[in-house]
Amino acid sequence: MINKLINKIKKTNAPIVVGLDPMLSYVPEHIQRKSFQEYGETLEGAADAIWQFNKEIIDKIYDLIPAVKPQIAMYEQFGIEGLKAYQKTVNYCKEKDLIVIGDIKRGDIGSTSEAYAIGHLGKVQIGSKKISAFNEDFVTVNPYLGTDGIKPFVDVCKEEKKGLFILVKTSNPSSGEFQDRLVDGRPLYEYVGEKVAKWGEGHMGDSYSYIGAVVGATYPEIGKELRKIMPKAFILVPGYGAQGGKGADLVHYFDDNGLGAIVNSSRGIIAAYKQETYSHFGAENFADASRQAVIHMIKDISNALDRC
Ligand SMILES: O=C(O)c1cc(=O)[nH]c(=O)n1[C@@H]1O[C@H](COP(=O)(O)O)[C@@H](O)[C@H]1O
Repeated sequence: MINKLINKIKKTNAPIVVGLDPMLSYVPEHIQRKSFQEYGETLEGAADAIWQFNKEIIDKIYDLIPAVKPQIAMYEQFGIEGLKAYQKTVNYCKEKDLIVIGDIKRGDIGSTSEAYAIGHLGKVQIGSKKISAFNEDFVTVNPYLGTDGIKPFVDVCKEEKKGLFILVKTSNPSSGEFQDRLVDGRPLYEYVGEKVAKWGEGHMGDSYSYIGAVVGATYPEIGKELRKIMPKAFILVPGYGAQGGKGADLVHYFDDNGLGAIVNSSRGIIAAYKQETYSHFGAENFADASRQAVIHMIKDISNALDRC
């Protein structure tokens, strides 16, 4: 899957991933109204509204991008109905030949991680059959529990030819509380980065490992260091747009060929019509605003990469 991701990035010339994080407040009135008419103001109504919203955006942007990253929390808030909308979104994106990065941020003791890995990336044994459940291509994983919490994910990835993005340095304001703590004089994220590089050895695609890392766009100097520490880890870079990251900050996350990283924007794309720059599209044409925001993001990152 890592080779497919890289090939799709080359083909689209777009090292970007669109985050499908649909808060109900981003869904235009006319879509909410229609879903509520059909299902009432219920969890089912909300789940239908976010699904219709996603579908229209995907239809408008799928030809421009290699990948999407649905954030499962945005669906889970609507319970089982929300999870059904998550599943529909994953399936629909795969039909459109998009790579799906399930942003699930799991990680537990070994036996529990194994169940997460099977449910999201692998196949669950049911009697004589093996059946895929969520079936994303990549998932995000939290490494706090150490090697035995990660290994089941790596094993399933190997078997299924899928991949991981392991949190190394996150984009949020408090990420330094633990991640920047000095351990024997070096920040903790460096140890995690070294470990990700080690976990990725022996799990190589053609040029990058399918055991990748998450490094936030909001700490570019740290991104530069971590690129050196994990030369073969593909890096997922969230924090662009709504959290302040810009193309010019991100060049050092990439290798000399402009590969090795993929930058995520969620609110900046899916709620583009609410921003001043794209407000002329109006709520009815929200997906056109998203398409324009994608084009703008691709240009911003390409220009930054061309300059160096
Ligand atoms: O793993 C992630 O994707 C992630 C890691 C991180 O360090 N920071 C971060 O923002 N994310 C996710 O990336 C998305 C960012 O959303 P926007 O800020 O709207 O672009 C959310 O789904 C976050 O959960």
